[in-house]
Amino acid sequence: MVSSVENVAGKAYDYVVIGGGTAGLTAASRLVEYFPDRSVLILEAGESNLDDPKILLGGQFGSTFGDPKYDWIFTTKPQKHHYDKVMTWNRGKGLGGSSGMNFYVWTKPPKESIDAFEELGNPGWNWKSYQELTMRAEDFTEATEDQLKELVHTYKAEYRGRGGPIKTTVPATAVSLTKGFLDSLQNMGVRLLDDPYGGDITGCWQAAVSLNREAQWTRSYAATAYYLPNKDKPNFTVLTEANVARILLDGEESSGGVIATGVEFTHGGKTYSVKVNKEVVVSAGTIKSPQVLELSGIGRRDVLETAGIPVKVELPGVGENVQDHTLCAISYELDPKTGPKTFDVLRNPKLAEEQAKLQKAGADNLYRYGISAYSFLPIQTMNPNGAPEIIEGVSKLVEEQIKSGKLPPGLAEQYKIQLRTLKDAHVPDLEVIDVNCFMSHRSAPEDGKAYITILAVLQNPFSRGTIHIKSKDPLEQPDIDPALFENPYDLELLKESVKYTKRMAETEPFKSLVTKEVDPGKENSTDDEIREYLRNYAHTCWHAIASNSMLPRDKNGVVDPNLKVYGTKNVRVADLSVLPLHIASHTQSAAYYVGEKVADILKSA
Ligand SMILES: Cc1cc2nc3c(=O)[nH]c(=O)nc-3n(C[C@H](O)[C@H](O)[C@H](O)COP(=O)(O)OP(=O)(O)OC[C@H]3O[C@@H](n4cnc5c(N)ncnc54)[C@H](O)[C@@H]3O)c2cc1C
Repeated sequence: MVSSVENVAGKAYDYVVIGGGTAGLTAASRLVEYFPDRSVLILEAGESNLDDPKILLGGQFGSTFGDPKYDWIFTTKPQKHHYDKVMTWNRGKGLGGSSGMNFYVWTKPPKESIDAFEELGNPGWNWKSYQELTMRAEDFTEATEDQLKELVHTYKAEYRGRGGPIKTTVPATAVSLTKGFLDSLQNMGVRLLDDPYGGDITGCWQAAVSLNREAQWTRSYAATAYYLPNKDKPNFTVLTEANVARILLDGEESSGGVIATGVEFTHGGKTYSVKVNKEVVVSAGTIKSPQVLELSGIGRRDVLETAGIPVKVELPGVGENVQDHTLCAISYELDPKTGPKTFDVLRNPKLAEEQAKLQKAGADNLYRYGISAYSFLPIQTMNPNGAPEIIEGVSKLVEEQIKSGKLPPGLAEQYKIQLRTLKDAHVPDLEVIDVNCFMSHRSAPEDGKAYITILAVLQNPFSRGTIHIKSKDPLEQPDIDPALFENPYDLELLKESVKYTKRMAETEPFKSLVTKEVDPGKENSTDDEIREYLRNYAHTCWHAIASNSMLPRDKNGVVDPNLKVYGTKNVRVADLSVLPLHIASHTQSAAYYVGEKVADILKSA
């Protein structure tokens, strides 16, 4: 249960998990279950935020953004290819981490994305294990009879988990819009998949969401699914508002690895520590996990020395290789005659109150709706004529970079896989999502109007960013440099998905649903105009990974395939920072995968 600092400070725990977010709560809860005789402590920087309607009720996308109770509100360094603008990177703070603020979309990547981890030197990290562990995490409930009358939803039982902690289901949607989007894609020749959870996602399809139908369709996330059922177990302790400053390390790397003896944290302005008997698991997320390692003396020598931190383990890969999904929102005003209610209604406090009353009464309402229609496509489908030139351009640039020998260690191997993916006309490079409300980043929505936004998202970026500490102060946010569009082909590829979306919007039945393209607008339709629009308004999709990549040490790896930090005896990292190469998917299922996986690794250690 959530404890007090007086009960925790100075004590010893078998496992100390840093960060009670998506992967951290998953790992800790499984350890509690697997080892009833061993004590597990979570130190979470945020509040517990349990039973909070801002988290539990769906449909309120972005409502916790900018509020420090829920959001770290990270900002990036000014981005050269974004007119020196800084970007805001929202991230969940509090129990559940980003699973408590995300858009509860439940998707899985194509098989190829995950098998690439194994190919990069990580035995056992493959599609088979992803499928096994994410199905272990999941408890899927089918669409209701009423839903099926309005919109046929197909699925294959063998791809859906049953009995796991995370409840997933088919969300209610504005049917005419969801159907309009999927039908227009099919009219453009895109195949409709029966089920996108078996490792093949190329085509268009309906996805599930992580809502709990049995609990009034409220959010099912790491806190409700993993923490609450285990909270009263005697071997489980959680301390919130505990910002970890560093891992206390003893010994030398040369004598078989440094050893974690404790963890130091701040709480209420004071500094405390706990002792660790067995292992420390760092699960503070892609942005904060490299910070915790660097503050502990693990990382790039120049970064540590500049901050005045003695080097315990020199690991040049910490905070490097950062990859994010970048999106462009294409928004349309809806014809009032088409009439479906969109999430825009929730912007109006009076109408939102009406929806809240329906929710309390257990009736159909927008707080139980979700985003459910997607398409993941290769560049060859999005632009059959232009694809060869783009592929040739990227190949030439990347092959020159490889030949120059100037790439950081390990990147050439990643690029070779990325080029293979790009050349493969079956594996997706880009995603388009139907979101039934206003969500673009140039204009503001008008009161009383309804919108549909298509998010076009780049899946396999070539640019690589960095995340490093600015100082030894654990409360100072690290420097985040996503290196947006540093590789110009990231912009080219994203541009193609914007053009494709615009063409889709000119195809029936979508065409008859909308009255006006708001953003980027018809005035931004040529290649140059779209490029310029992207340089101004491209946005993060909140999916950054790889700042502590799981790769061989000489390839800038930070953790080995057992998630152990090189040069240490008992420090592991388990969150999205370990994924070495980006996946074509939203990322929460990957975070549950990593959390389940580290618990399995420790079980068999
Ligand atoms: C706005 C948004 C929308 C998203 N939408 C979707 C979606 O719809 N579907 C999907 O699949 N994915 C989505 N994602 C992505 C997905 O939710 C995340 O990738 C995933 O939850 C990350 O899990 P994690 O365990 O790596 O990190 P997190 O869940 O972020 O956990 C990190 C935890 O560590 C804590 N912490 C950090 N530093 C410290 C410290 N020094 N001491 C103690 N604790 C610390 C944090 O407070 C947090 O609780 C979204 C993400 C965001 C931000």
